[in-house]
Amino acid sequence: MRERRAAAVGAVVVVALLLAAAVAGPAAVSARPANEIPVQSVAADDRPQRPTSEAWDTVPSVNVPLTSAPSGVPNASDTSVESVRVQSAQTDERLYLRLSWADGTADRNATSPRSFLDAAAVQVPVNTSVRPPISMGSTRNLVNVWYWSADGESEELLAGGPGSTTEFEQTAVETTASHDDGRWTVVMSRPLDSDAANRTSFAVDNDVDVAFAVWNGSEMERSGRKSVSDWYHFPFGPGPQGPPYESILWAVAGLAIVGVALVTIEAVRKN
Ligand code: HEM
Repeated sequence: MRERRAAAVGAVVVVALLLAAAVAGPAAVSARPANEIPVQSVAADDRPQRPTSEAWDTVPSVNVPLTSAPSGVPNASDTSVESVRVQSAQTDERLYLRLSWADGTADRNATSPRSFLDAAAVQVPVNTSVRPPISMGSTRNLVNVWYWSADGESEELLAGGPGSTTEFEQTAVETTASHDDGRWTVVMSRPLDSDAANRTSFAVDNDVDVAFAVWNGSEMERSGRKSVSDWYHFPFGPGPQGPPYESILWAVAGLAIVGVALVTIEAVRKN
């Protein structure tokens, strides 16, 4: 008799622990996976191309740390921008990226050979199923680079490692920038789909890697002397993507655990 009661108490403790795990689970799992840039749907009518558009107010932002690119050019390790705030949104047609970083001076003109422009760039792999080297891809694994300079120019480049950069004949990337209160805010966008050779398509069902670079012109930053991020990714792949889906899964798992435990307790009691 005493043994049976001990077994029943044991079973109740196990149930309580499992229930606690089922309740704590969703909170642990719904935290954003590392290095993810969430992509939120927005209405084209809200004009996300404008850096100050209200469309951006509800889009989650990720603070992306930057470090000096180990490019080997003179003073490569001497860079000034330490982080960039990144948001991403999509309409049915286009993917948008909004980058915002602190820079007290807007360097919009390179008037002498010793003056340089502020700039920013976004890098994505051509083949989105394989992660290329962060240093602008490799010959076997090319990257697209969207390159905005503060004189208003916006280029779309193809690179297979440092020194291999070529320009697409026609750029598909649009960039709009504003400088306010010591910060640049830049929105770059491009159609999601692409059937042009070597132009990344975002109409895929796998995660897509993305990396960022920023140059501060008044600190002599240009070319290989720049602040760069690690690889991040857009979560376009399958799998649990957010709390509602995960909560349902955890609730089902919790109920199943309780059911099994109750049946076990009943069996122990009958014995
Ligand atoms: C972290 C490792 C990286 C290394 C070692 C590196 C190295 C270099 C070097 C040596 C150059 C000068 C030669 C050239 O024009 O190709 C360069 C230029 C450039 N890099 Fe990178 N890079 C890195 C990451 C990135 C990233 C992540 C991006 C974009 C998000 C990027 C975008 C660019 C652009 C747009 C230029 C041309 C700038 C100009 O014309 O002045 N790089 N890089």
